[in-house]
Amino acid sequence: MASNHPFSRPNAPKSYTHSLENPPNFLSHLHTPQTHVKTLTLDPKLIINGGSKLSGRVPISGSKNSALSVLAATLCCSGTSKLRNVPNLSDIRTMVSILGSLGAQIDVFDGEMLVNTDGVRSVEPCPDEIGKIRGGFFVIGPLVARFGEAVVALPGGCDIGSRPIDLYIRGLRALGATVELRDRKVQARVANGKGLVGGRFQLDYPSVGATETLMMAACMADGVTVLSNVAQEPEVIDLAHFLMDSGACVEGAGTDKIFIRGRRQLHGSEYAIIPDRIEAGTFMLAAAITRSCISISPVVPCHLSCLIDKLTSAGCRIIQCTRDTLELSAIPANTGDVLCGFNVRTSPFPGFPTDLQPQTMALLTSCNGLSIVEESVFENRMGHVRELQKFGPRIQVCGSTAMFFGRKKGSALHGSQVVATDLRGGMSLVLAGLAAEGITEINGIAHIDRGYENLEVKLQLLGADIKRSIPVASAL
Ligand SMILES: CC(=O)N[C@H]1[C@@H](OP(=O)(O)OP(=O)(O)OC[C@H]2O[C@@H](n3ccc(=O)[nH]c3=O)[C@H](O)[C@@H]2O)O[C@H](CO)[C@@H](O)[C@@H]1O
Ligand SMILES: C=C(OP(=O)(O)O)C(=O)O
Repeated sequence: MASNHPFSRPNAPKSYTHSLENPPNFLSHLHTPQTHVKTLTLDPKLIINGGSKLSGRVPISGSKNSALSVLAATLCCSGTSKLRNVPNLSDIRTMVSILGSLGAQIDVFDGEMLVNTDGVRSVEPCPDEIGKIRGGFFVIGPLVARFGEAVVALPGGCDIGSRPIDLYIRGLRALGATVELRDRKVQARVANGKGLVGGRFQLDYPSVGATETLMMAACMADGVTVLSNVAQEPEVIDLAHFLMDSGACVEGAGTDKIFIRGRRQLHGSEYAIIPDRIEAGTFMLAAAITRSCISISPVVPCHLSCLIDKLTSAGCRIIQCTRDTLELSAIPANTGDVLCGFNVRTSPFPGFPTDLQPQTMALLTSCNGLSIVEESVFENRMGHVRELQKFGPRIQVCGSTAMFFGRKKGSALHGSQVVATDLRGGMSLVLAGLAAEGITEINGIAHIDRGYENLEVKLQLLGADIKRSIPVASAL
């Protein structure tokens, strides 16, 4: 893993072509305060009155990370791509805005997103939008493959490490592009005037984003590309399925080596995004920390094997597991309220997902015995611990390792005022708040909105006492 690389960064039908003046914000009314006076909206908060048991079934949205890469991949396709199960999240709206800034036409109708990139002429997506999320940078692959040129600003995303882009750069060079960094923008060009050519590239680390970006580029390169030591995440497989449905020839997705035979252009197709395994896992952890029983659907159970193993080792029970449903009970079978601590080391799929690490930490604050969590994917993904400590548990951090000393008899988490500093870290505070005694107030929830669709509505459905408070001050 390179860290000091020069590329490191310190239901009404709607139809519109997105532009920066007309930013997409489908279903934005969900979060808009209804008021008739001129007002100034302050930052919203989540207010949780903890201690409620959860029960019932929660619907799981489409995967944020899959949807981001599939949206980028529509740049490889002529005609219209019809996407189902795209979650309504701020990250997705940013991605739609990025495609819109290139000239794509995006329509949202009845839960489906229709994307047509035939009118794309620009090779430089809006830098401000690219700087908001990680997935926006993935467009560099299809853009340089299709137009022979791309100018893409350095990406944003959660602040959880240096998150370099050296693998993207070296991979694109292996396919024949000249790539350099100028004015904090990555400029990729194909000098031969013909386009990218298939090649071989071995990733130093199985980066999800680099794997996906290079897959898209290789699909439109001339000849065969072999990518090795690639990421094996379900989202990589989902992208491969979309690309194949659109006419690409991809083999090996889900293993450590992917073979791609390039084509000049792919065609539009109809595709449903997989359920979000991180959202699903988060709800399982919510059931566990509140010692409740809930059912989640749709879900692909094998995407969550690692978490299921840990939760069952802690004392939770899987009551039902079908092709698309999981029911988890953390209701104590005997007397007492005992879940046992466990150790976690995050790693690339099929290992324990780093995107569930902070939420798992929240659960461990309520378990008995010593637990150790080691973060091995991102070097700075412990920022939430300081906020979690405000709920009262004993947690000690040393580098990328955190130790939980177990819950003392009779001690419980107590509600607190906390601030979310990144997406999953923010969600760990929601879980702690659900289990804590008293009121928890969470600020900085824009981070959480990046990845959880209708969060408080879904939790309310399960019986949680949670609300979004949108302070409104009169600007008169
Ligand atoms: C939008 C999206 O899909 N985000 C996911 C994606 O992020 P993302 O694709 O950014 O994560 P990567 O798999 O690339 O990162 C994993 C590790 O590889 C390193 N690295 C990455 C690229 C590179 O060129 N050089 C390099 O050294 C990173 O610093 C990190 O330490 O996968 C992560 C790991 O599962 C998830 O946490 C993110 O939710
Ligand atoms: C780290 C995450 O997202 P991103 O890569 O978009 O920052 C995440 O989803 O937890």
